[in-house]
Amino acid sequence: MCLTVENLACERGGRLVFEAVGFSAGAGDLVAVTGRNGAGKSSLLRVIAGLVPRREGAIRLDGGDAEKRPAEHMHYCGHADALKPSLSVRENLSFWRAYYGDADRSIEDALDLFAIEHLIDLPAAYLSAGQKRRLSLCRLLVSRRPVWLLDEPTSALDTATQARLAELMGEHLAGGGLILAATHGDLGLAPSLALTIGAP
Ligand SMILES: Nc1ncnc2c1ncn2[C@@H]1O[C@H](COP(=O)(O)OP(=O)(O)OP(=O)(O)O)[C@@H](O)[C@H]1O
Repeated sequence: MCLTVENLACERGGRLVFEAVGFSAGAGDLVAVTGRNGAGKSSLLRVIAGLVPRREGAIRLDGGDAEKRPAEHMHYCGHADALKPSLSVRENLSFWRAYYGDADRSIEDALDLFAIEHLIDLPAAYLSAGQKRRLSLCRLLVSRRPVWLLDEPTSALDTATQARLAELMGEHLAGGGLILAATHGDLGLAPSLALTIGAP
């Protein structure tokens, strides 16, 4: 599998955010996307996920399932945890699994890996910020998608959970996955490619 981005430009609110962004990454690659606040890291991930239109440029995903659109090969975890507050932890994960398809780990196993299995019947609204983040990351585990687009994935996570996430990212890469992660800090894994958006 290979993700190729060529000469990408993005405009938001009528203003050019970035232009001439290009890179190529394959199975097993971790791309760390860095840049100052407002440089366009989140916008880049959202454009690749197909959530924001590009102004120009091309995005290609080769070697995937020909029956599926590129976005269907991707998990996008943004800043917002995208939880349904009135649904329980289990119901949130069941919803995501039904939506994203391609069941991978069980809901219980995913919760166990992020040490929130004891919260399974609690409404998501009652979770702490770090617990919400853990639940949001569980969706990566309950449906198998090869490309993970992660926006500041370690935010609100304690040190042990950051290490667990690094382990799970490592497993995903070792299994032929590809990860693009926007970050201001350390992901706990050495990136194969560092992509800086805007002036460093
Ligand atoms: N919906 C929108 N409408 C207008 N402008 C937007 C919109 N979303 C983002 N922007 C602008 O686009 C620019 C890039 O924002 P983006 O969130 O991609 O930056 P970032 O590099 O991820 O920043 P940070 O490090 O602070 O998270 C910012 O100037 C922001 O104000």
